[in-house]
Amino acid sequence: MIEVQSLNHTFKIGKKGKEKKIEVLKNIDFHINQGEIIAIVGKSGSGKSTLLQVVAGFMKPDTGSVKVNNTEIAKFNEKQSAAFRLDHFGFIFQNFQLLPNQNVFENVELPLKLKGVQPSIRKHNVEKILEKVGLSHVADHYPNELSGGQQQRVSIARALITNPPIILADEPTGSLDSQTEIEILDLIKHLNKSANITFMIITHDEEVAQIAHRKLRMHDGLLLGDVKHVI
Ligand SMILES: Nc1ncnc2c1ncn2[C@@H]1O[C@H](COP(=O)(O)OP(=O)(O)OP(=O)(O)O)[C@@H](O)[C@H]1O
Repeated sequence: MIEVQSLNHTFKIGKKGKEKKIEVLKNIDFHINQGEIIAIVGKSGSGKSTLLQVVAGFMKPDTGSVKVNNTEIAKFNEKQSAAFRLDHFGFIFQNFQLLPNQNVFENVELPLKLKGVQPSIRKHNVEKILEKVGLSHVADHYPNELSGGQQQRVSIARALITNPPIILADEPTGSLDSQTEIEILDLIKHLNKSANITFMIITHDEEVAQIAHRKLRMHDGLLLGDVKHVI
């Protein structure tokens, strides 16, 4: 489903002429099968978020290949990447990234608007997904009126609304207390089992990594180990 080969990325920092190069991704190879939950673990600064940004097409690698369902996406231009993302990826972030001036319904509806889906179909699909994540009763609330767990459920609903086969998650429970973390991880496991959604989860939390079928460890730009793990 996702096949990453020989991926390299370097950031240049500092003034022109005196630039310092930081090699953040060093010859990364890995694959993710359909229906898998993969955790990318590793210390802060090891390159996990950069890897997710490159897989999502937000950032272009210096060299290497990223294939999703056999389509090479690493060399897409911005417009192609954005269109591909809408059809293939949903995103969950640590800080939820909800629009503060839009209510729950409108936040979840947004990706469908971007895809040009008709209003009546949008309404039907948003209502269905809000029911699925247990948020129908707060559809007209604004993000600041919700708990952290509820806000993360809204962002999960927004990630799911376009029916993507893959969800990319960057520290999805990083802002949540331990009880809410368990609820969100249960929801992720349920979505994986019931809808066969593939998850790539970036985390430095071993609890989160426990729900993964495989753990890949990043260390200083290198991807180490491929630890088999059964849920
Ligand atoms: N836009 C950027 N410009 C320059 N350097 C960057 C940029 N983004 C990240 N870096 C550097 O790349 C390295 C890897 O960062 P990255 O955010 O990918 O690590 P991470 O493993 O996700 O860390 P964390 O767990 O803290 O989020 C760090 O040294 C970071 O300072």
